[in-house]
Amino acid sequence: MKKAEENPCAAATAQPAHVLIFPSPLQGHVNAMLKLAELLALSDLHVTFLNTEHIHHRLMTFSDIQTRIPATYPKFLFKTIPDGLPPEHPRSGDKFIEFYRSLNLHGKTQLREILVSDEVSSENCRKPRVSCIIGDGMLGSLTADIGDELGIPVIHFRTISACGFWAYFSLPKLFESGQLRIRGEEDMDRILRDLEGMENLLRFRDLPSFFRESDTSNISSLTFETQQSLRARALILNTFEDLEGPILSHIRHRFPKVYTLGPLHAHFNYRTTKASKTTSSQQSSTSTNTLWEVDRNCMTWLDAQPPKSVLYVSFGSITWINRQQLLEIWHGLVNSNKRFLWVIRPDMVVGKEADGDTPVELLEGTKERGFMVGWVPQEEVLAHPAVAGFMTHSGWNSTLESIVAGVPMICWPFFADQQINSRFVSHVWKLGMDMKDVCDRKVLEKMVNDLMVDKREEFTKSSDEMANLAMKAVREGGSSSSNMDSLVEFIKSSAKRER
Ligand SMILES: O=c1ccn([C@@H]2O[C@H](COP(=O)(O)OP(=O)(O)O[C@H]3O[C@H](CO)[C@@H](O)[C@H](O)[C@H]3O)[C@@H](O)[C@H]2O)c(=O)[nH]1
Ligand SMILES: C[C@H]1CC[C@@H]2C(C(=O)O)=CO[C@@H](O)[C@@H]21
Repeated sequence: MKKAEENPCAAATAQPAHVLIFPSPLQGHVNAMLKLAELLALSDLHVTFLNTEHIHHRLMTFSDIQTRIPATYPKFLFKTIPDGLPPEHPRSGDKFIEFYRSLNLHGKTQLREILVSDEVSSENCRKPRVSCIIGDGMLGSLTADIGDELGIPVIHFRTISACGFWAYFSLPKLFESGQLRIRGEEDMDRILRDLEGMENLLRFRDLPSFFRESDTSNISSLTFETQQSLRARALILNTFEDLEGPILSHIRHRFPKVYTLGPLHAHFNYRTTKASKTTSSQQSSTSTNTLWEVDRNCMTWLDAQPPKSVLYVSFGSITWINRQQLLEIWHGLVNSNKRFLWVIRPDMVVGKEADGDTPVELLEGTKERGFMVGWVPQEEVLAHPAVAGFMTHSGWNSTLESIVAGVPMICWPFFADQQINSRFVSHVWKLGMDMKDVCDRKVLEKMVNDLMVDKREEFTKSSDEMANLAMKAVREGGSSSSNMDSLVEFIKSSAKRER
């Protein structure tokens, strides 16, 4: 590494701030981190967004960023690295551990080369070298190691909830001390008494699903990476103080600098709408960072439905279900006699009977009241006046989007942090109901009617209150808005420090 006196740029002028942002190659991570990247670019920072080649290709194919980003942010650069997997690898979410391992095997060398080559190019003073890295907390050790080696400040952005993060951080100690051991089904409803910050709230079944697995490789990797965030200069979480304040105070005892910036999609929409009013630039406030082709016919169908008459059903970008589960959910939706809009991703239904004969009553009920689709503009759907409820897998981005839209939820968590998110939605924030570990048409039929009829008023009240608190956080003077300004100042100050 050249010393400052040998590098004409360092000697000649103070380096402008340049942040490199590196998400895990998953829709839920790329979504949130690209929103952050654009918010930082809006603050006139140089931004490099580092994706895997596979994800970058899908993003360029199915989203509007190819035209929108260069036109809006002249200092924004996309860079890619291979994920190290064979071309034919499905790269589906269920195989996340394979690309997690591959990136940890190959990513460090590739990231180092990018950062060092930046150093070379910055000698020509063409663009500033990277002065700060914001890395996905799920790949925490990778960026922490590189930052230590090259003397670049690293911030971790963990794209899950604060309650999910705190569970991954604090639970291993309870397992190691023997206080926690899931011996069988009888343990699943045992309440955890003394989990700091979540006392007497969680049952075993509410813990992140990887704690249930006999093969501990997943949970070991994720708890290891969570610990690695202690090495970062700061931690970014996509949440807000009025939603997860109590848990955040526990996190801050161990992580002194936590930037809560969420809900990031609402923060992005608010600041870009404000910016477009002060400049001539046309900025789409619901820009799509999607990895699938969006079918907008659902919006035409929604326009034809009465207000607050539709249950929106979507299980995110990774969940997979078998045909039996598909039919059971389908019966529950049809038997509820409510209208429903259901996202069934092309790769969602798995198993040998993925395709089979569909009972005629389902076809008739769907023809009369339902609309099935491969992928939708979810933020727009949740904001549509016809939508009254959201059956979700409790992915964190979907949960935040439902909160901002003021739409109450039926939670049917699949894996990872979704289990704890659904417990907080139902038992702490009172924003919906938890259908965890149940796939039964009668249970679902009743929950749909509770959400949209019998308990509609109580859920509408709590959802509207939380939606207002979410927007208060991202407006000027709000906690997330102030934290974003502080983060920009930290990144700018990192450019002045010599490496
Ligand atoms: O038809 C659709 C369905 C979803 N989405 C969007 O896709 C994203 C999905 O993100 P999320 O709800 O967080 O679910 P996952 O894709 O499953 O996200 C993964 O990453 C999240 C953040 O780390 C975790 O909370 C989840 O458990 C994990 O599965 C959201 O922004 C949705 O708006 C669409 O745009 N159209
Ligand atoms: C595929 C999931 C395993 C856990 C990962 C995660 C995390 O940050 O721990 C969040 O959700 C998922 O995208 C990842």
